[in-house]
Amino acid sequence: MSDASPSVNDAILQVEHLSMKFGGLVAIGDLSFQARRGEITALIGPNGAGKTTVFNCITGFYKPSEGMLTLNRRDGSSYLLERLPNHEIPARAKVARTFQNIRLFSGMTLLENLLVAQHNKLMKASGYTILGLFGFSGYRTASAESIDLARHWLEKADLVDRADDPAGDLPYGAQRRLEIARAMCTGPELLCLDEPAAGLNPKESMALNALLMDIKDNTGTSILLIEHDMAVVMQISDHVVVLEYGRKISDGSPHAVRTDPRVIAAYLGVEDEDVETVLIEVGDEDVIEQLDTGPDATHGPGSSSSYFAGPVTDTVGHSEGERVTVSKGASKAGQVDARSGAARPASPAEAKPEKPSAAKSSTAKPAAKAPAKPKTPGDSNRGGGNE
Ligand SMILES: Nc1ncnc2c1ncn2[C@@H]1O[C@H](COP(=O)(O)OP(=O)(O)OP(=O)(O)O)[C@@H](O)[C@H]1O
Repeated sequence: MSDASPSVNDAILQVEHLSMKFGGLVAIGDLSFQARRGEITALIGPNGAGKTTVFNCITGFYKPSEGMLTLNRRDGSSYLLERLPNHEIPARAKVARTFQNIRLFSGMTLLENLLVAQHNKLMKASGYTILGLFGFSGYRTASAESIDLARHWLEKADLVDRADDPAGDLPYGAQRRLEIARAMCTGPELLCLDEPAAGLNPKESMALNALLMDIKDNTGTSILLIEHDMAVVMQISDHVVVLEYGRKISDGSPHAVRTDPRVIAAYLGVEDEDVETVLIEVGDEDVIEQLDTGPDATHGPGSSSSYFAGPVTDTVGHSEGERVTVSKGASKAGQVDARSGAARPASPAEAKPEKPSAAKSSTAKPAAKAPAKPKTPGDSNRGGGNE
């Protein structure tokens, strides 16, 4: 893994100046980042930061208000995802995704779920005719290959013993792995996983990590991951991009991001002026060292820094008297109007409408601007959420 900026050829996905507006609400504002080929890139940030919206733009559920999303395939072809019809994104650009809420065919067996995922390939082999289903040798070959591929991914996901059980009978963690296996049956070059570890116990999280590392090491499929479970993010990611209020606030290696005061402030949900106090409470040596030495310039935000309250600047350091300060330029929620004393939202994310409670996991995840809790982003933090 290298911290150097990837060249265009290294990037399987280039997100350039992406903006997504819902009426007056700017869910994503001028976001740029790259996901490198063959790596696991994590997209993290507090609730409402815009992570799922980025996924929805990449996978065609939303058409971006502005920006370019370029998918560079291994064969040298490139696709502008924002211009492709939805159904062509998996078929031509080879992008697959999973959702925050499990979307298996719960009444179908595990094997059937994986065969359904290969429906397009099978229909093509049939020549799209009923006669083709019975007559074409090509169909029989494709059918046998589909079963082999399904079996392969059931083994990889450690689910082959339950191949004939209904998917709905599986434990939660196994259903998550089955979803990933199903996505892999489509032969993706980019696999987008929306909170795959949400609601998993530690043993299930370890099995998930093993599956994702296996995919990374042995298939050449690149992974883009939204995850609130920092144990998963820190263990398996090569590269982490942090969003807050739809803007990139940090971008770099897991270690660089974990010790970035802007990220800590965003996750702790504190105002800039309170960061010093909370970091001292945290007592994390890495963080304190980072504050002592100043930020790593190679990991600062790019041109996509927060704009809601001005640019986030690299002004973390000691002032006279050994006070540790963080720039007041950082984007923060709930700023108080000095004149009226009334709280006002600092960003559109604060206007996030309530989402259906059924879509929320029962496990807590870091709420943007929640009361300060002394935890670094490197600590495990259970996810759940919406889509
Ligand atoms: N279809 C929509 N219509 C209106 N607003 C939306 C829509 N989709 C997302 N938003 C808003 O965009 C912002 C970003 O939401 P998004 O779900 O992308 O955040 P997130 O980082 O994925 O959050 P979480 O971690 O809670 O899943 C929120 O304010 C959300 O309410």
